[in-house]
Amino acid sequence: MKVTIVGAGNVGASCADVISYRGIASEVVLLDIKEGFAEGKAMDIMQCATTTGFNTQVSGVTNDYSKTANSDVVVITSGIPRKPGMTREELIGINAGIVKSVAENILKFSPNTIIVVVSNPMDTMTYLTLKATGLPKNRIIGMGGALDSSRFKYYLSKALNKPANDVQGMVIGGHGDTTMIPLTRLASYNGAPVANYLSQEELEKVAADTMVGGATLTGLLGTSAWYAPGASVAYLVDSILNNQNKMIACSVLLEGEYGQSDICLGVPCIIGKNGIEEIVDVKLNDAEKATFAKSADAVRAMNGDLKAVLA
Ligand SMILES: NC(=O)C1=CN([C@@H]2O[C@H](COP(=O)(O)OP(=O)(O)OC[C@H]3O[C@@H](n4cnc5c(N)ncnc54)[C@H](O)[C@@H]3O)[C@@H](O)[C@H]2O)C=CC1
Ligand SMILES: O=C([O-])CC(=O)C(=O)O
Repeated sequence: MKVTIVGAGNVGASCADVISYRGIASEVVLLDIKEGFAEGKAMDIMQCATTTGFNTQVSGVTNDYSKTANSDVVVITSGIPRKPGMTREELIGINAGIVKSVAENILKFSPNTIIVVVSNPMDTMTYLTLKATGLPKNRIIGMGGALDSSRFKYYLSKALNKPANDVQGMVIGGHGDTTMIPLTRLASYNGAPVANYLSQEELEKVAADTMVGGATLTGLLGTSAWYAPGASVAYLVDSILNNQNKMIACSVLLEGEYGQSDICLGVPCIIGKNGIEEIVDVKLNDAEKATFAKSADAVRAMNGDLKAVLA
């Protein structure tokens, strides 16, 4: 199976590293516009093959889309990341043009591929990719919920003082500092509601920390995070290529689900060989439904800024 990653920067290269290390695909192509950059990242990763023991073939190219031909999955990680103090939404001006041209180039050589959109603002970039390519909704998947959910479980595990892998939880809604919806009511410690162990105040702090998880890391690192984002993309790609049918929160075109239409927003999805196999209804309560509607309003307003690039 072949995966192309467009944008060999922090997130793209980290994703290639996890995909090869875990043997998720037989071939990974990294593509970047910076001369020699993707080639260098690919060579560095390939020099781990004998010490970490993988057989994936990783190669790098400078803007040569012919080398990406017949990819089963293409990941878009090209574009600028935010700096401390910025929101993801502020990246739209530069990233919209990049994402649109990348999506068009990809399809020239991989007309049947599934596209995973990572560049920010991710929900709006997913919507843009869908509109610009006209692909069916199952083949355009926005990655954000997998990462936000892993951060949610991290903060829950710290509050519970229990291992993260014993914690279940999901974040839906927009992939933004104010639009994310950590579903604390449905989170559990090995099946028991986390509210059995954490106070309302503690749960609210976990949710608040999760929502600004990306901003916290951006403040610490000077640019946005890459290890967990790269691993989250690899987790999603694994479920597609190996038809695992995992339930993962992803940004997908909604057509009435969760009371929304004509918008890409994070909801629980079954992810398999066709991409989005199914959207799962987790039965939100009235308060969660109202929060989801507010999140949708904010993302829809941002999508309005795509008029020029989609014209
Ligand atoms: N959805 C999510 O959960 C996450 C999204 N992101 C987003 O992913 C994007 C990438 O982040 P980083 O890897 O940290 O940035 P980075 O700056 O390390 O890498 C971006 C790469 O894209 C390349 N690039 C720019 N224009 C291109 C084009 N037209 N064609 C091919 N390559 C091009 C650049 O040369 C650079 O190497 C950002 O927009 C960031 O906000 C980052 C983390 C998580
Ligand atoms: O915070 C950012 O800008 C990058 C991102 O989406 C994340 O790490 O969640």
